[in-house]
Amino acid sequence: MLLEVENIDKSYKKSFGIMKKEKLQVLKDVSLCLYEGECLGIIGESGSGKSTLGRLMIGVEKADAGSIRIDGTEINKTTDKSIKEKVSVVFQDYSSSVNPRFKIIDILWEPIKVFEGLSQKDSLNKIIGLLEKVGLSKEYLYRYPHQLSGGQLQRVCIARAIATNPKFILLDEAISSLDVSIQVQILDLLIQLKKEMGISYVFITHDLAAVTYICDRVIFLKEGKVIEKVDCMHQLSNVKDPYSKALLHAAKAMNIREENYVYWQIS
Ligand SMILES: Nc1ncnc2c1ncn2[C@@H]1O[C@H](COP(=O)(O)OP(=O)(O)OP(=O)(O)O)[C@@H](O)[C@H]1O
Repeated sequence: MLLEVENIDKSYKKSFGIMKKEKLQVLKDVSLCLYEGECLGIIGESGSGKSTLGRLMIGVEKADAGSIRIDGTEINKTTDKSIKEKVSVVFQDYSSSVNPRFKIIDILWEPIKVFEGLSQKDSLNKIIGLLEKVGLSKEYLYRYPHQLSGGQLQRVCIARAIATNPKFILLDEAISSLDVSIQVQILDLLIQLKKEMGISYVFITHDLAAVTYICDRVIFLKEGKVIEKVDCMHQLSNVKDPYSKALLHAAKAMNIREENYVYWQIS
């Protein structure tokens, strides 16, 4: 198993006035796993704890209780940096994810520094190869982020995420800021990369239609708790929890309005 999250609790300090301090429990006894080569969806409404869970999974924050293992190694108890190199992340806000003063070549140069001993020529070829993998030509190399469209810039962020050959990528609302037609293109790119490179994804979203397009399994999160797990997307219409049902109905309603969501697979 690639990623194992077991019985995670997480709370933040919540301040009231000057004296009184309380804790806001954001995640409660959350367990899940991610297998090699799969895409696991995590869906829930705003504030349900999705991004917090994502940050714990990639080791940028620590849980209060429970364990998170990548390839069997507990991420917060190891000093082995190579564990964290197995993980990459793509966020919703592509424009603040990159340094606006860096050209695309510099943005992609950063992550490949982990490959020691690469000549300048090999590095350049690697960067061009990364751009091609995400459907961009080398003409973008010397452009600045503001000279790219949102979809193109998100492609650069994906190129940066795959640069170190990670085992899994956390996609935190990675398509949410894009137009629906561009969302489909980015989802297609992610599906293609998953096949070609054998990468796994954790796909955090509030968009059930996107989940049906890309995910192999999905977990429903509500108020910091896992309330439902769907192990086969064909079973999605059989969800039991009222909250999962409500999300399903909302997504179906959106599907009727959005002709671009032709990939909708729920009966
Ligand atoms: N660093 C923090 N300090 C205090 N509270 C936090 C912190 N990070 C998140 N929270 C709180 O934890 C709760 C869950 O937030 P989180 O961002 O994980 O939810 P989410 O499901 O990803 O929401 P969204 O879809 O709106 O991004 C929210 O109430 C939020 O205000």
